[in-house]
Amino acid sequence: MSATSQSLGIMIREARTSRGWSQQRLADAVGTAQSAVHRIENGQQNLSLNMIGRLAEALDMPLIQTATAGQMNFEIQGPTQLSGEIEVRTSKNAAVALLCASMLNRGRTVLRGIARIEEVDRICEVLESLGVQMTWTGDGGDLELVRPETLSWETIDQRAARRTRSILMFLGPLMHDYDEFKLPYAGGCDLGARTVHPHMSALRRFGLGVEATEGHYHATVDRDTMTERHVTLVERGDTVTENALMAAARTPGVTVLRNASGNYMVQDLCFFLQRLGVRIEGVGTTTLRVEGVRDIDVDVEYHISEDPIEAMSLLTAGIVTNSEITVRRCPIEFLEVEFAVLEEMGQRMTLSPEYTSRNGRSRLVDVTVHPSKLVAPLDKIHPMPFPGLNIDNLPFFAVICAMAEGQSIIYDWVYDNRAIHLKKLADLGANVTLMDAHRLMIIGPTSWRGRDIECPPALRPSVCLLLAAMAARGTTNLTDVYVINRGYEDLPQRLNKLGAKINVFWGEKA
Ligand SMILES: CC(=O)N[C@H]1[C@@H](OP(=O)(O)OP(=O)(O)OC[C@H]2O[C@@H](n3ccc(=O)[nH]c3=O)[C@H](O)[C@@H]2O)O[C@H](CO)[C@@H](O)[C@@H]1O
Ligand SMILES: C=C(OP(=O)(O)O)C(=O)O
Repeated sequence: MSATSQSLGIMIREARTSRGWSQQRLADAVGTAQSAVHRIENGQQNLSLNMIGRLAEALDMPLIQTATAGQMNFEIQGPTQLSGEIEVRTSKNAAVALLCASMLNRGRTVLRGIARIEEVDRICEVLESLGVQMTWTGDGGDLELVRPETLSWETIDQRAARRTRSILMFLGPLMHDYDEFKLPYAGGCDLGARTVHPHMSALRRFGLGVEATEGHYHATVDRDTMTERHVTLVERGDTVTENALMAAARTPGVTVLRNASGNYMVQDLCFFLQRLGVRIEGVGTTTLRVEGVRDIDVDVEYHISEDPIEAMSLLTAGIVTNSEITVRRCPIEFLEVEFAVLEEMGQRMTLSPEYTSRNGRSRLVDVTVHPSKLVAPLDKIHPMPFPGLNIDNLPFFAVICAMAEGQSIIYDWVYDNRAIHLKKLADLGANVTLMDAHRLMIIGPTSWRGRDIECPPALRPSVCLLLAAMAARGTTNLTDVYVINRGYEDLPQRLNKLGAKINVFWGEKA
């Protein structure tokens, strides 16, 4: 128990009791469990920065509010050598899909182990604005959701909705309740134009028409009574597959989805829907056969699976700092191509025997990376839909290639703007050339050096900068890290436990 958490605990207890609040009331206000508040007040709980901010706001504690005002930034001292073990947490992308899917269920949904990240907070704000009741339990890691009889889309939290692309996944669930509704345009990372057309094209087959005007999607539903429908997705996208699954889940009859994504978040959604009584065949493949049911009213608990993208990020932390670390609970099915490429580059890794995730389905391993002498891969590295190298893991290969002897080519055919953001690795000393909007040439090895950088408006490239900064000589101030907190929970604190030196500070936007 540290002196800081003890003093903070005392301040929080005093602020709470002076307001005449019970521990439960404070827990409800900040989205955690009463037992967690009890431990916080006794200095027995490590507090995330996000939680400190929420406590300060709920209790109106000006000193702490001032200290945590403005944008969050990281000061990173390097170079660091890491050691020890770290666990992979559950994924952002499955969390947002399952939060949306909870609207399909009239019973009580409990999502276990849900990541406490900004993106989850935004979707929760939107759900709450529609009238969904939410209770955090299990020390704040489990979320119970109960939807109202009628979801009130008219009162939607516009600001929260516009900060995430996942708002698109409200279309599939809401179409079962309304013949007409409106949603704000989707937001998210700036990775270039991200089309919504595949969503519209798929949902049209369920009778949903969407017109995009004045910053909103106007949706109208014209249900049919077909007993079987075949839907071929025009793109093998993750969220479009999820939207079509949520449309099919409560459309009576059989839907056959072709060109579906078999990616990790889609699999998690399928497992969840199966627990709700929806029969789905072909999970993990490109053809899904769904038997929809008109109403779902089931009390269900589901444990979200581990995030393969966080696993790759943590492994990259070990590789870029030339350290030996063990990353526990890596979902191996979604990392196999990544590991094959790493092996070809000379990365030494040890894998434990497989064990099963808490969702009872995904296969996990513990992976130890050992300091290695890397060489550039012979061919370009490019992503592919599952079971290829994951597009969200591609940016980490830019950092890894910068550690390797020779010339590597990273080919991001998927996003128009993500490779451009990785050019910022040059600020930290990497020899990176943007050949065109989709291709990067990297010549290594790199002698990283610290520098002040503002996060680009893209999650994975920003995390790449953080990881490279840990290997860099000197100090890096990485500013405006909201984009990192969108997808990672307490990353500085967790990396510091391995020996990193990352200090969090707040400041005004420039
Ligand atoms: C909340 C969530 O789950 N987000 C993930 C999801 O976003 P999401 O499913 O929203 O991804 P998009 O639909 O934006 O697709 C990403 C890009 O890939 C292109 N594309 C996709 C499939 C295809 O067959 N052909 C094609 O060209 C799209 O046009 C787009 O430019 O999938 C992306 C791609 O795995 C991931 O980066 C995101 O982290
Ligand atoms: C691009 C990503 O997410 P989103 O679809 O939420 O923008 C990501 O997770 O890297």
